[in-house]
Amino acid sequence: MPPVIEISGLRKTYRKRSRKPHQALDGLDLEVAAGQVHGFLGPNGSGKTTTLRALLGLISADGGSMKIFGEEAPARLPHVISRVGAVVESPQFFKHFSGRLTLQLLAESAGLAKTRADEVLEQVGLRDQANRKIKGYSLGMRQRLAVAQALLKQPELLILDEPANGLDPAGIHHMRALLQWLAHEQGVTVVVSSHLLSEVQQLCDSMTIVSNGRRIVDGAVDDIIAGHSGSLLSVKFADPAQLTEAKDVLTKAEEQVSVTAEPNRLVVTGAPEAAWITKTLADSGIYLSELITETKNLESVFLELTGTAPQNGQAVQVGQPIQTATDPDAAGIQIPVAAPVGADSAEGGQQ
Ligand SMILES: Nc1ncnc2c1ncn2[C@@H]1O[C@H](COP(=O)(O)OP(=O)(O)OP(=O)(O)O)[C@@H](O)[C@H]1O
Repeated sequence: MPPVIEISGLRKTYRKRSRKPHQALDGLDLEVAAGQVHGFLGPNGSGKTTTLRALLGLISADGGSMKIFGEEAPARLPHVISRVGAVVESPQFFKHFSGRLTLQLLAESAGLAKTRADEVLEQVGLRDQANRKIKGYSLGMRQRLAVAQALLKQPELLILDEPANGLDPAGIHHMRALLQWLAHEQGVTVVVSSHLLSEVQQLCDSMTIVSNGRRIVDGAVDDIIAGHSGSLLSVKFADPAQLTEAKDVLTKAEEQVSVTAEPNRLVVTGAPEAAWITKTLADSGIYLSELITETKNLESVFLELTGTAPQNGQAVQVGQPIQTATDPDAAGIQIPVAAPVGADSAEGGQQ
């Protein structure tokens, strides 16, 4: 089955008379397969909303190609838009109408049965608030109403920009269950952009991570995390004075290995295996006191891949140019691993 969304080489530069042109998308690629929840992740200002707006014909792109259900966008959008539900920009509702009346009017204007309004209100958990005026809705309730609006026409593709925005923990749980049910039981393809990495890890089947208007990585969530795990080893010594010598030994022994010295440990990436470290150091008469493989979560993988982990205590600034691990221009540049990692003694801890 062809991908539901295919974006290739998308470019967009915002131009304003008073300001320098700003390149928001720099050849971005995105592919989303049918029937799954796909996460669209990236740091602030990395181009997620711009991509979704361009895909939906809300802004024009400068270059690249986009397809939805195999149809060129934006040229063929009128032929497929009835199959797409989206919440990309905060929808404006008439505040003096109730949620139910709003959805009933929208259903009617789209030629749908009025009863659809109650079905979607139930689905997003707003049944008991349906008769309240929208001006009394909280941010999370408005977010649910927006999703309800997107669900009215039973879309085959649902695109949501930050769906968890404003939701309380129960609301996030509810939204996750709803989106997974739509994808896995109803065959709807769901695309969500989000900053909540733990949420994406729980919610999504696959994801695309973007940075500076370009795709950095895509694939199944589990594969991406697994593909970037396991090679990070924390090495400690009874005498911290040995750190410098041990770092030298490891760096010289194997070109691929990257070693970062922290005050009380070495962080090693790219080692062939944990036992290699033990042996290499022992061969030089250095004995370690602790060797731990640290598994990464999505947050640490994200920070590493997008280069947005704070380094030396300094926050990376929004829009600051970074060179990513997969940047072809960044050959030889190691992204320092300063990401929070969940320590886990997968290799057995002390050796
Ligand atoms: N209308 C606009 N005019 C000028 N620049 C814009 C406009 N909209 C977005 N940008 C810029 O384009 C870049 C990408 O913005 P975009 O909103 O697509 O990022 P994002 O990944 O959705 O960010 P966030 O996660 O913060 O919502 C940012 O640098 C932003 O400042």
